[in-house]
Amino acid sequence: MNKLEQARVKINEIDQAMAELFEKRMHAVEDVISYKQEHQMEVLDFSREQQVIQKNLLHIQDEKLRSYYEEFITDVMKVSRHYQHATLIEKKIGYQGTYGAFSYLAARATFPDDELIRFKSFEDVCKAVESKEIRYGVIPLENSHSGEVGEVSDLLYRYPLYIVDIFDLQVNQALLAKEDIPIDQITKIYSHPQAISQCSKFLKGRNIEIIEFPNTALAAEFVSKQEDPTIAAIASKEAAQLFGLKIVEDNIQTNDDNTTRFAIVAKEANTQGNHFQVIFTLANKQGTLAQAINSIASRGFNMKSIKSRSIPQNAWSYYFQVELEGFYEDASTQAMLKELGTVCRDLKYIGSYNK
Ligand SMILES: O=C(O)C(=O)C[C@]1(C(=O)O)C=C[C@@H](O)C=C1
Repeated sequence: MNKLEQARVKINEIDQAMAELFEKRMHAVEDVISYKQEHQMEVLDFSREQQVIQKNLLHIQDEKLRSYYEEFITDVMKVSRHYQHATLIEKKIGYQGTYGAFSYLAARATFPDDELIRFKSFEDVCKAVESKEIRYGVIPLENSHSGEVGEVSDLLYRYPLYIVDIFDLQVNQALLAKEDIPIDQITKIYSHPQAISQCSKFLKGRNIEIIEFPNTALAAEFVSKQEDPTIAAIASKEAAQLFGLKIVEDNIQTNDDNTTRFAIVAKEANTQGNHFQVIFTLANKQGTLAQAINSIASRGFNMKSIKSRSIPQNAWSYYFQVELEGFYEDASTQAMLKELGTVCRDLKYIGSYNK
């Protein structure tokens, strides 16, 4: 063995030992992450990093290596911070609205152990996913009664995000009050206008004052903070638990099939699942939509839905959002999309999921 080979054998041994130590160090860092998350502490702790550097420099005996060691241990902690940030993002899920509202319930049901972060608007949720501030966003796609959430479709058109799963939340309304009193003793009911209209049959003929509130969870929270036991809120029964209220009457909605479908959106595409969606735009010429639909139908794809909406900031132009039955990665799907692409002006894949 020449000198180079001998040195490399030594380096190999040291690297192996360092790899084992690196793994051990990162596993210790995992405990730091969960502690910091629990106590809402920042990842960067500058004074701790200074301590680590100074304390370990004392172990360096070769004077000329001190500055290199400082650089090395600084980098180790930088990697540790990257790992901490990435792990924290993994556990961050965004939703729009209020704690306890239906979006919150959908996010909690899909990610029972993760940190839920509230955003003011659907767009803020999408921005946070795009900038990797959070891992997933949970946003409503459509409701079985009131139809699509147009703003969310527009965001899927505009943002480079993908639907990676869907979740159907059954919207059940309950009458909640501080005490389990008979309904005829209730004097006022607070709730969102949509929830009130969903319970019109239950409310009909009752001599109760109805007061509109920005959303059902806020109404439940408001009732929980008042002294009056005769006031009630219409909200989910889960809100009763979250705000310490009693369920006076459950399932008071007129229709039992009121479901909101939520999309779980991510920055990385998921291509697995028996359904997928695309968005396309067409040249404003005779027959282009028929051609597009024909490229889908002639290849035997079942179109589950097609929605047309005007393109944001582009007057009198429209995009089409289509849900198709099939597997995105199948050769037959790729061939169909290739043909569709030749007919469309733009064609964008927006995700797959199982249904
Ligand atoms: O001790 C901490 O607080 C850590 O987060 C660990 C660690 C490290 O890897 O040593 C990483 C980031 C901090 O800035 C300080 C130190």
